[in-house]
Amino acid sequence: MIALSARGLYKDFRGFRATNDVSLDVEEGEIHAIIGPNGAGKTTLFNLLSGYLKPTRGEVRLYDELISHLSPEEIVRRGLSRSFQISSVFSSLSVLDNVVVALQSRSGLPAQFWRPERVMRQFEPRALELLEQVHLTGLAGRLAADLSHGEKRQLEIALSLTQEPRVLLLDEPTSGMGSEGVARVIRLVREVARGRTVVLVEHNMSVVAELAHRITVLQYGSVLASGAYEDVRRDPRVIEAYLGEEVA
Ligand SMILES: Nc1ncnc2c1ncn2[C@@H]1O[C@H](COP(=O)(O)OP(=O)(O)OP(=O)(O)O)[C@@H](O)[C@H]1O
Repeated sequence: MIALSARGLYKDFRGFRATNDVSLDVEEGEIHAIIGPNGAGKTTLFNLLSGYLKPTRGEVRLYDELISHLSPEEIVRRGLSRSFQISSVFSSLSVLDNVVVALQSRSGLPAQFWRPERVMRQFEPRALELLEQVHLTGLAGRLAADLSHGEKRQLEIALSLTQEPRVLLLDEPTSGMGSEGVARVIRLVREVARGRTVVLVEHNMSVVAELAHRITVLQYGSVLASGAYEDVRRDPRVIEAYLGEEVA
């Protein structure tokens, strides 16, 4: 079953074509990596898939339902959630309260920080479950500002999971991390991918090699190659354009 698909996507910015006839199928349950050199159009494609940009032409479907005309919030409600390269964490709140606030805003109750404690506390058990999933239980009481970079990424994944997504988009989940953090995120992505479809933009090729079932390589806004990691990494056009000796 195809969880997420794009057909003939184009995005033009004042005459500059950042996305050029991109078609893509992501199967349910797979981890799909989108890679490509700087400026290849990865972020633009992510924005198109998650509704933050509207395509100039083409369409995006989530489980066969057309979503490319919907707002990001409506797309989230249909089961596609996305983490950002730029942190969406509230630094002045504790780790636990970040997740509580995210659960509260998903519940449809208006986001009010002066909401009575007892209303907020009803979200705590679920928040603690999510923190356990991302291995942050021990840091629940810590101020988010005091988390390490890697821990913040773990918290961001927990925030995305509050939406109970069927499809999760992760924007460079290992960016700026040391090898220990990278190994932790690889494990975590594998765990959250159980029973879920994951699409990630990732620069670190060893992360892609470890995680991705299939990859799509972008170049100048177009799909250069797409398929199983093992096949794509041997594609001479891909080696020439991007991968080089790193994985060849
Ligand atoms: N809002 C915009 N207006 C004009 N040009 C844009 C806009 N957004 C992106 N671009 C251009 O589109 C191209 C693709 O950018 P994009 O950020 O999608 O690439 P990327 O593959 O994510 O790059 P990186 O790996 O550096 O993050 C770039 O040339 C960029 O300058």
